[in-house]
Amino acid sequence: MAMVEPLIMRVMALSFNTAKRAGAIIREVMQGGQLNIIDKADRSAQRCIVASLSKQFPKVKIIGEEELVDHSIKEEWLVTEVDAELVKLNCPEEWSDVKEEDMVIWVDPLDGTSEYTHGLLEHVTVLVGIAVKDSAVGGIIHQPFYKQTNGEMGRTVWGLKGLGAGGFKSSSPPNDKFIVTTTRSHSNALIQASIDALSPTEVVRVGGAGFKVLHLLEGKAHAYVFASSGCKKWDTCGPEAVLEAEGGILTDLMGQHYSYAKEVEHANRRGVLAAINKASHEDIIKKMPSHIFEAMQKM
Ligand SMILES: Nc1ncnc2c1ncn2[C@@H]1O[C@H](COP(=O)(O)O)[C@@H](O)[C@H]1OP(=O)(O)O
Ligand SMILES: [Mg+2]
Ligand SMILES: [Mg+2]
Ligand SMILES: [Mg+2]
Repeated sequence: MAMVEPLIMRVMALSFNTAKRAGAIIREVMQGGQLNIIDKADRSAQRCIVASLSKQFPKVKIIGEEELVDHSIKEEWLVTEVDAELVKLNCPEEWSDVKEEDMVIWVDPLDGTSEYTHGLLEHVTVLVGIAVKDSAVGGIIHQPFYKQTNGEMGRTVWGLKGLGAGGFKSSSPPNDKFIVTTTRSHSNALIQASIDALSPTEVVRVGGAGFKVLHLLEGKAHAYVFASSGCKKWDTCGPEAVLEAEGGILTDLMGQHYSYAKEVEHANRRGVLAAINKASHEDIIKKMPSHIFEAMQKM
């Protein structure tokens, strides 16, 4: 009998290929230059991901950002092949018996919408987050408009807690600086006050939760700070898992992990705080003025 890989590895490896396919759809829509380009791009991308994953894993709860009236998709959008390398990697013992009923998949078919409409295409990512019970465990961050050195478009970053991450070159940010990345399009006075309190040497304003976490993974920033409530579970589940598989940490502004269980509310009401390691994360929480926490708690 052929060996069947652990469920979580098959889910990771199919998510990897569906995120890539969704990225190709987003590029096609952009090239087509149709009206309602955003609706079309994110709905089509979500259809591709949800239909492909639910066909192979019917009992997994999948929660996507976009509300779809129907789930019909073109046959060519159905992804059936798993990534052959990823599926073969050693599954951490902890996840070897995870069942479909224990999983929740959070899908953001197009993160960085505002940047997509402004032509800042590098900021756009496709996010798939795999939660086991209530915690973010696996993630895919696909960047459809990333230009590879060989001219190929797109790259797919993955991470699984206990195993590690891949698809990018891991790097640490400079020791003599403190670079904070934050929102480009949703800023307000509270967000600005929270950043000022940290006295960063540089602030990098870019779009999307996926792209900001890529900044941490690639050593372009030390921390991601968002003292506001606009982010949702599908924005952070995948990025949190990838970052934490690499030794980083992503929580709310108070340092608590969000729950990704199927029944939780979608909003990340208490903001987002991510850092490249635990020490830096704790240090930021210590520096954050109490009035920021108080304002966040009222959100
Ligand atoms: N106020 C908001 N309203 C809607 N979406 C938000 C808001 N704030 C953040 N988001 C979502 O979180 C992502 C990260 O936020 P930001 O880019 O501002 O740092 C955004 O790209 C957006 O996801 P999406 O583009 O998928 O709708
Ligand atoms: Mg998003
Ligand atoms: Mg989105
Ligand atoms: Mg949106």
